[in-house]
Amino acid sequence: MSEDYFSGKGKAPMRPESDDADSPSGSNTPSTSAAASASRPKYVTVGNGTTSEHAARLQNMLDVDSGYGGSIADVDHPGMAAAAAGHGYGRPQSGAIHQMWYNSQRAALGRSINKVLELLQGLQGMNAAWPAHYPSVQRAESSSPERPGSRPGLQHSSTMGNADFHEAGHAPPTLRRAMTSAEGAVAESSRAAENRPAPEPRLVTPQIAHDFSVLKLDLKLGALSQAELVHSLEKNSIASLLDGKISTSIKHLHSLQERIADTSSKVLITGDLNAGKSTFCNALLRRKLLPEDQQPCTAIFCEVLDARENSGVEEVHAVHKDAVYNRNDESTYDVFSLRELENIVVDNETYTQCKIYVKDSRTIDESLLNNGVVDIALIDAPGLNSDTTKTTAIFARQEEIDVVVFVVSAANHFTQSAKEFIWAAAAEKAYLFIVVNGYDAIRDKDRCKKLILDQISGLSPRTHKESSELVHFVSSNAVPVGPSPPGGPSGSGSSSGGSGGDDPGDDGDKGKGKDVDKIRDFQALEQSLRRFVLEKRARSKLAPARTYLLNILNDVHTLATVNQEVARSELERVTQELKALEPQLESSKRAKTEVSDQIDHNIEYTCKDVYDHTRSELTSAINYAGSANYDVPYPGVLAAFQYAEELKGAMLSHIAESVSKCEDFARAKAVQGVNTTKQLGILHVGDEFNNLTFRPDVMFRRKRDALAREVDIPIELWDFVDWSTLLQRQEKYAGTGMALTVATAVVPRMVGMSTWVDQALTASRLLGSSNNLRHLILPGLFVAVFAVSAYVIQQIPNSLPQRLATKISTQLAELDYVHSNSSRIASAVRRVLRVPADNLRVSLDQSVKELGNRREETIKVKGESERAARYFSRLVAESEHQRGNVAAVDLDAPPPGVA
Ligand SMILES: Nc1nc2c(ncn2[C@@H]2O[C@H](COP(=O)(O)OP(=O)(O)OP(=O)(O)O)[C@@H](O)[C@H]2O)c(=O)[nH]1
Repeated sequence: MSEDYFSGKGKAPMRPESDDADSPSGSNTPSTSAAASASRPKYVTVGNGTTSEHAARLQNMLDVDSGYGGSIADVDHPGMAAAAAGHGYGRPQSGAIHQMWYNSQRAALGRSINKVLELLQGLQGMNAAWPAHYPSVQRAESSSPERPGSRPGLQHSSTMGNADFHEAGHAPPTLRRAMTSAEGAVAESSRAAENRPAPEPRLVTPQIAHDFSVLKLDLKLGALSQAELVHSLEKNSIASLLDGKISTSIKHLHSLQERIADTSSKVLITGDLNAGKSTFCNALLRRKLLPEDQQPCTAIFCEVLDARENSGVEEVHAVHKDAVYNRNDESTYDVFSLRELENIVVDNETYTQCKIYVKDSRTIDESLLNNGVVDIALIDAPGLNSDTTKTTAIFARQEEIDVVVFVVSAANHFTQSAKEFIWAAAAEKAYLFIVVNGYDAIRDKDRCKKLILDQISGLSPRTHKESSELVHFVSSNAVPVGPSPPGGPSGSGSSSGGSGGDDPGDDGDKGKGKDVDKIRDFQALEQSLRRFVLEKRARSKLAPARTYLLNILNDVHTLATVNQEVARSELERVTQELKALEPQLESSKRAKTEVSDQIDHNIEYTCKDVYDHTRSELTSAINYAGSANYDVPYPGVLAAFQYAEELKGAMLSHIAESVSKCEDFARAKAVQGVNTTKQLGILHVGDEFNNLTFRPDVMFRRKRDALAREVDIPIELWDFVDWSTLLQRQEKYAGTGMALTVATAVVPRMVGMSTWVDQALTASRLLGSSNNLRHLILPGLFVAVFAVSAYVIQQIPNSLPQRLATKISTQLAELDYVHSNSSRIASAVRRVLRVPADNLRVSLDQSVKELGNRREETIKVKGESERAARYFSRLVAESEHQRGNVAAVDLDAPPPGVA
């Protein structure tokens, strides 16, 4: 490497502080010494296309600074400021200042990432316990009509300047949480149900939908709009969608963490076939490392790294196809020496990429790889053709590629492949660094420059805007390079092209002068590239993290603000609900006891009434069965049995009729009792008791009832004899001369048949008093029996009803007819009354239970709402604070003390 070529570079002598102070910052014209001005090009800031304060600063740095080599340890801002001010540290090197500035910004963002991770993890936990409300508002038109009992509208206020919930000229919409309240089959009176706020359609305002960037729910189902979908989703679905979004965000923050922690920067050098990419790379390294050839030769991606990253050993690691390179895992690559590089790079199908570790002989001031600030890797890509364009474009899109350097041949301009690549890359990288190589071979340089710049303006307008910094017309082969590795690509040891190839008019001293120009142009390119890589590294590495943090914090803040309000409003609502619920529960419990007592009393009273009534009715019916007139004609002694049967039938029917009447009475009582219970039900439980239907006509219709009513008592011969009357009469005349009585009385009196006993006694007295008549005893007795029989038969119509009534009464008493029917009828009434009573009791019980559950649930919701309100108000404050911290990381601002 010839010193001549670098006479204007290298470490600048330390200059007194006053030099710096004299430099007007903010001026469009860099303050430089005349010599420096002569040897260096004017720089403009990449970003606005005009010379600016920043450009002046850069120019100043280049003038007073030796480059990027820094030995100052990483310190915080105050130290940096002190260093910059020269207090005790001497004049700081701007590269080091940039590095310190970068590190402090990186540390600030790193802290914010950690904090945001914490916030998101907390939010995820809270979202699981208290499904977060996804910001939504009621439709303006549906929130305007006042509804008594409806929840008051919430004012959404954003301290972050988000006018999310305020639309000019509109009242703030009412916010409601999606289905957070405990709803469901709660027992509540119809009035309570009326008081419940009816669900209203709600919308995510376009403003909120727009403001949400990271946590925006990606809902694309059918024809429903995002807002409609959010409202159609159940709260837990929204919560789980949100949970998924938070998880994705956490993952992304981890990758950002890794990215900002990565101190390496990768520069991808790509371009058309044979554009001179390898030559350009070698020129940057000042070493003939990569094979250069007239014909396309680079077939794989060659990443050139500082040998320090490989324990200072220079070698090539050819990475196996489909393997993920790991320097510590030799199974992922094959090791070659540098001189074998050409074999690997040219026409190789075994590998797709290789890592080339080289010692950079240049000083840290000059070297791109070993710049003392950041580990830069150069990647020489295969030339673009229809096969490789896509692969290289994908490669260029990778996050780790910080800078894309596009090498275009000055002679060939942009080919179709080149255009396609630039279009694809432009979508990812706003700026491209364009090297127009082989400029020495162009005769009409101005025309070439114009044509190429015109093409760039169409391909990458932003690059064109910054063309003085980003587009360089150079001749890479004019840069003297060091010797190639032994056995490696041929190199002159001084220059790959030496005099710049076939530059027309290149001869003698004139030619040397032109070479110097070419080298100077290349050095200008190098400086721009260093700036682009090193200074813009903050942007390329930190800007995505900063932007993402701002976005996620914005989302979290919006989410927290909305949920804080929802939680507060819910807390207020459940507190009110609880206030109303407590007395409701108490009265429900009271009502349950009172109603239960009342229905018990009703049942007992009604049943007793029915029993007593039945008992008295049946007793009297049975007792008076014998004395009633049944209109049964006595057909004579010959049909006495038939008469008895009819009479008995009439008596039993009369009794059965009484039973039926008692059943009717019981029916009426049952209806009355059921109605009483129904009224109580309607009063205490609700409309469901209106539907209670009771069919009294179905009562006592069972066969059992019929059997209980009917009894059959057989008629016997003795039923015709009234023994009691007979015996009374017999006793009355005992001890009298029977035979005589019989004798005197038999014939004459027998006809009259006054009383058969009289006659018989008269006959017996006669027999007894006269021996003569003693032989008449037997006929007398016969007569007496006959007389008795005649008497009995004569008395049938008179005595039979009584006899039968007595018999029936006795038999029914034996059957316990009165009691069994009374208790049967009363039991039937009890059964009937129990049905609605039990229903009512169950309903009241259920009502108490449900009110109790609702109270429990409300207490739970209250606790959750309290926690949520506390949590979200903390989150509002923390997200705002963090957002302030991130916003304060100004990646565009110059380091303190440099401006
Ligand atoms: N005149 C002139 N020739 C150059 C310049 N740069 C490179 N070349 C020549 O162009 C040819 C191709 O150069 P390489 O560096 O191999 O090109 P490449 O783009 O790496 O080729 P592939 O990677 O194979 O596509 C070589 O013969 C170089 O000597 C230059 O600036 N001027």
